[in-house]
Parts: sequence; structure tokens; C-alpha cells
Amino acid sequence: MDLSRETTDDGRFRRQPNRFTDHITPEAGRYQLYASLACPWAQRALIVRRLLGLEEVIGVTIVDPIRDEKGWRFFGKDPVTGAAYLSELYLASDPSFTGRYTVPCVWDTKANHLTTNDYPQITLDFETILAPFHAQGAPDLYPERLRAEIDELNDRLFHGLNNGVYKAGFARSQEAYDEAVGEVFRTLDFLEERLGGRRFLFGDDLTESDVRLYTTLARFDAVYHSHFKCMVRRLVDYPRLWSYARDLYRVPAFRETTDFDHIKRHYYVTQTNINPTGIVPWGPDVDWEAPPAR
Ligand SMILES: N[C@@H](CCC(=O)N[C@@H](CS)C(=O)NCC(=O)O)C(=O)O
Repeated sequence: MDLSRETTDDGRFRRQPNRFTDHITPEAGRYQLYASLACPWAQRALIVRRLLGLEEVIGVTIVDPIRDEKGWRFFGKDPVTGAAYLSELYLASDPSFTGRYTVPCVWDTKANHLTTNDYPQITLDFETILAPFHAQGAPDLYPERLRAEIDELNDRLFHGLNNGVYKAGFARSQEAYDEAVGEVFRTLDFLEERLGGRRFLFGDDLTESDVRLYTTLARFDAVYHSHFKCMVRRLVDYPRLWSYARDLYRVPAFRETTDFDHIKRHYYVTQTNINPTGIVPWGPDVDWEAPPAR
């Protein structure tokens, strides 16, 4: 995995900008979401699609968790575009694109090009632009009265934790690693405190922030703890966060999009810059089915 263009001179990981940043339009059946079950950014979109009952509105293609030198590939051919690799969609949309071909991304089946790979915006668009198609009784994950606070918390989650684990794992200097890993555990400590006396990050109602936190927590002990060297504490060492993660795991939208086999094989086999042997470790032996503490 070549991250040289995303590594600063002092060894810090700086994520590439998103190439496609258009918004979807409120049309059922027009768009196809491309996602990996291994990827935390993509799982967010899968969770939100399912929570909002958008399965008939937005189609999904899941990629093979093992990427090769040509990037993400499909299981056989993508039924929507006939492509074998995700790169074909990127290059059809922008032949001069030279960055990493990333999931999640959304393909416009009418215009035959990628609309967006802007991962933080994809879920917000599902929540707002696709509101006319939400299932009856679907949660309001991005309520207007809380948007400023949700955005603020999401920013902290991103820098400290969601991307923080990547900054630790992809660091190429001790200093860059120290800075990132410190922030990861300060953020987890802050979240453990915040969950005192509340079920979700904003109280009784599930929001976009919970989706964003969950996908990092689900990967924490299996991957980030060892592979990304975030080993000061495990998720299971945080009583509230661990109970909260299991509480979310009981919801089908979360559980059915959480695939520990895809997660482990993707990170340990594909990221040979960190794990050159490609060996997938056993464990951890933790019980995600255990009832949450109440
Ligand atoms: N689009 C973002 C975030 C999404 C992202 O990093 N997705 C990863 C999987 S978790 C990916 O698709 N990586 C492809 C690659 O590195 O070639 C980015 O460009 O960094």
C-alpha cells in the first residue's frame, strides 16, 4: 500500500482529499453505493442506508475485502456497471485521476459517473436529501436542532479517533505516532465520560455521531489495538463504551453490516506496509452478543 503521497516529511499521515464531491439528487433507483464491509467509512453508509430503510432507493455493491495492486475488486463483475475493479469507475469518471480508488463512493447510473466519494457527506445526504424516501418510523439521525453540536462532536471524533487510529497506524516517525496515539486515548477517555448516564452520545436518540463512533469501536480490539499500535487500552477495558458498542450491535443495521472476517482479512492481509507477512492473527476472544449493562 503506497502512502508516500499522503505522508509528510515529518512522518505524519495526511489523507488525500476527496475527488468527487457532488451531492446526490432525491431520486429512487438512480444511485449505486460501493462499499467494503472492512472499511469504517463505508460501513457508516451501509448502516445509515439500512436504518433509514433506503434499501430499495440506493443499491449496493460490496467489494472483495482483499485488495490487490489494482485496488478494490468485485466478486466477479459488478452487476450494475460490468466492471471488474472499482478503479474502472474512477477512471471512467476522471481519466486523469491518480489517487487511491476508495470506498465508499456513489455511482450515478443515469449519468454513468461517480457523484461522490466524500465519505462524511454521503451519510448526511442520505439523512437530508433522501428524507422523502425514509421508512416510516426511521430515526432522525441528523435533527436540525442538534446539527451544530453533532458537527462539532463529529469533528472531534474524526481527528481524535476515526482518523486518529489511522494517523497512529500509518505514522512514519515516533513523534507522529506519539502525537496520534495520545489523542486516540484522550478521545476514548472523553467518550467514556460522556456516556455516563446516557445511552447514546446525544441522550436517548441515535444520531449520526453514534454511527461514526461505532464503526471505529467495532474495529478497535480486532485491528487497531495491535495492527495500528493503539494498545494503551482495549475497547473492553472501557465499561461504558464496550456496553454501548454491544447495545448498538444488537440493532440489525449495525450487526448485519459488521463482518469481523472481512475486517481482519482486509487490514492484516492488504496493508503489507504494516504487516508484511500478511498473517491474520487469532482473536480477540470477546463476546459481542453479551447483553449491554443497563
Ligand atoms: N475517501 C477517503 C476515505 C475512505 C478510505 O480511506 N477508504 C479506504 C478503505 S477504509 C480505501 O478505499 N482505500 C483504498 C486504497 O487505499 O487503495 C480517503 O480518500 O482517504
